[in-house]
Amino acid sequence: MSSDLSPIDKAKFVAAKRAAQFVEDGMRVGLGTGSTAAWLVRCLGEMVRDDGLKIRGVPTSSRTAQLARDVGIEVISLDEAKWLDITIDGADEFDGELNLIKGGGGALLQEKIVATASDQMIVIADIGKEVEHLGAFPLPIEVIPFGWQTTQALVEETLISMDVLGRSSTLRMNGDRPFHTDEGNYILDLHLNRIGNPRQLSLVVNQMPGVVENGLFIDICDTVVIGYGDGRVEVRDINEGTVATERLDFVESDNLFSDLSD
Ligand SMILES: O=C(CO)[C@H](O)[C@H](O)COP(=O)(O)O
Repeated sequence: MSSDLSPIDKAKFVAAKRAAQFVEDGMRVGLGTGSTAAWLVRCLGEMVRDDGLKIRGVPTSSRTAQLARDVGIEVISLDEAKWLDITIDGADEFDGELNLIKGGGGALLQEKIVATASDQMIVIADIGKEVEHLGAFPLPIEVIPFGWQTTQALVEETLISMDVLGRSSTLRMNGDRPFHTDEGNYILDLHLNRIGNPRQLSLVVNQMPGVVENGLFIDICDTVVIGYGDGRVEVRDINEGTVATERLDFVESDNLFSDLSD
């Protein structure tokens, strides 16, 4: 490993490397999106190449699909897989009940569909993603472009009446154009107060016409693998509390670090 890698990148890497150990021969694996998930894909690619691991991956975005192919993972669609043994993905926030905010990378819709179609969802994250209450990270919601400003007004009006919206929502941009998801939709980022009842908020938001999905993942994640900048890794399971804290040692020469690109 390059020693000038930042502590956050080290934390992401060790979380991904540990989580890769959950993947077994023959599994159908949901592959998340984002910089942490990209480490996971690289780790799995290495296991496919060097250890002969046989897996089929279902990517949660076009970016991840490209990376998975590049590192030698067989890519299939969710409909080909039908059901997945495991999904491993990053998160923007997780709380003590392993509820999540996701969608910082704009892939929340495919991520939620894939995670929900899996026996097990494992989240990989650096310790900075742990929160007592969800909501400091803006909650992404995916909306269809048709009438998006009307949808935005409805969302804001509803959330203000619930005393959830801190300030206005913002349309995610890509330069001077709206950001488009893989499905061609837009993302609204909701700047919220502390989310008191994520389950209720998720249901309310998803009932509004024009909203396709929101970035709250409730009762979907089973396990979180938390990485620390000094190389420690903690595996936390929702049923058993903290089940293991272990240290994964860095290898200074680890060539996985040379192609950090996400
Ligand atoms: O939900 C996501 C993408 O839609 C990512 O998992 C989330 O944004 C975390 O990303 P990163 O690992 O880069 O911090």
